[in-house]
Amino acid sequence: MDLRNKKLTEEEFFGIRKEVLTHWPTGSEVDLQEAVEYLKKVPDEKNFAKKLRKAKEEGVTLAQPRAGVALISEHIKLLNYLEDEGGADLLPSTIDSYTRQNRYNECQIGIDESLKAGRSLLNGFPAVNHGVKGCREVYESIKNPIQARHGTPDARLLSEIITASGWTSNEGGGISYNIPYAKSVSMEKTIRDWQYCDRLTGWYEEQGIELNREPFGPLTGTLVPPSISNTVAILEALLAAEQGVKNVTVGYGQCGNMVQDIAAIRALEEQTEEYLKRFGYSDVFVTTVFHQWMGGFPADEAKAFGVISVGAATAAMAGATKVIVKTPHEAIGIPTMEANAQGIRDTIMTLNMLKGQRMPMSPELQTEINIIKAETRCMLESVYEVGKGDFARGTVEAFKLGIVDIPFAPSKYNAGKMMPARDNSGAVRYLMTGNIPFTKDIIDFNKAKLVERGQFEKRDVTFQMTVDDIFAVGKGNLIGRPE
Ligand SMILES: CC[C@H]1O[C@@H](n2cnc3c(N)ncnc32)[C@H](O)[C@@H]1O
Repeated sequence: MDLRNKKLTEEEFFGIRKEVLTHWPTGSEVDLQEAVEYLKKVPDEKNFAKKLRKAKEEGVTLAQPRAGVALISEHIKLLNYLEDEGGADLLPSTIDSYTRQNRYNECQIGIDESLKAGRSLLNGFPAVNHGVKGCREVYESIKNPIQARHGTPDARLLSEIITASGWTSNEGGGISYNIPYAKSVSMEKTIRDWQYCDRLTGWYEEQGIELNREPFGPLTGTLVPPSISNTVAILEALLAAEQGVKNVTVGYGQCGNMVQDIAAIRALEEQTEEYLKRFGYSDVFVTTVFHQWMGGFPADEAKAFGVISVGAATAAMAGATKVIVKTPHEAIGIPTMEANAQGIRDTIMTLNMLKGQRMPMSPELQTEINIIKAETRCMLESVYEVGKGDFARGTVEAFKLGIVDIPFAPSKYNAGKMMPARDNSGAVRYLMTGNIPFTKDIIDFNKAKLVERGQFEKRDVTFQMTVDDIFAVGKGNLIGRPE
């Protein structure tokens, strides 16, 4: 494996780039020098990295929806509605599934069919097919910073096009857009492809353009223990920093126990900064993003607003820099623009009511921060060890060995030996640790918490708890109590 956690030289980067730009005709629209001049004109209030920096300095939590439709004019109408009627502080373009799989031919068919049908027949915005011209039209028609949100193992061409278009943030990473999103794409390939995406960001940074990168926090969004998602986020932050990324937002998906969720955000921010500093990346600006409930949603819209509000409140009390907003149509599918705006207004109302408030430190909160950091440290140190000091090689080895193991992931490269379950307070714990090299006291801590639940429910601690937890939310509960 010649994979290295080493900044790509300009020669390596521009060598790969030639081929990447041929993947679709719109690649020929990308001219880096011209793009630098275009990006230099992006006003501060439309620069994603700068707006996040300002939010962290002011101690406010920004609200960002997901949104994406097939046609440029409809997409602009949607984004304008979400910023004007919804009040969104930051804008997305959620990219469609064909683009995420590099199936640009099918995107083209989807665009043509959408034109005929007069409505979006794609589940997101096909940015590669619309090219720099189309993406710049979107950027020039909105007031807030815009980010590409997707799930693309090979996002090299997509990243080139959206960045040249004034979109000053890109979500994803070689782990977080592989394991939860792909079945058989090798970890080595996606880490290498995301090194390219990060090196592109690093190249723009070297020209004086500030850009934000955001690893995808929630992963499979199903009972993911906080230390698993924090480990992945920190690994991707380290890999990005090596390529020259200077502004990173690490993320986490709400699990449901508020103290654990707040601890996860606090631990994530502190430990990301600790590891970046330790490995020599002291000039990387770190922010956090909290994703509102990523599990199944109630169909009843009033109940859905309850779920959205709890997520917004947790983000506020945690002091997250950004919160990703859900909608009352989550149970149905792609929301209408009105429903999407309602989710944002619900969230902003909640954030405003809690403005300036934070969950105070307590023995319970400190315990959760400590255990998350200890579990995360076990995994990160082990990745470093099996990689012989190289986090890229270590990540590939770690997934092969199950040292890092993401629950319910489709990827055949994920061990799938670890199993989570909720404890009696709904916090996500390790039922089975698989090959994760936890210390005995960590294993004992998790076991004790699950034994507590077993005693309360008068049943053994078994995988049945995991199964019950997965179905619980659909029944309107957090913990899957025995019937
Ligand atoms: C990560 C999965 C999340 O992305 C949301 N999502 C996916 N595509 C779109 C879309 N096109 N518009 C709005 N929300 C979307 C989906 O509802 C889910 O909450």
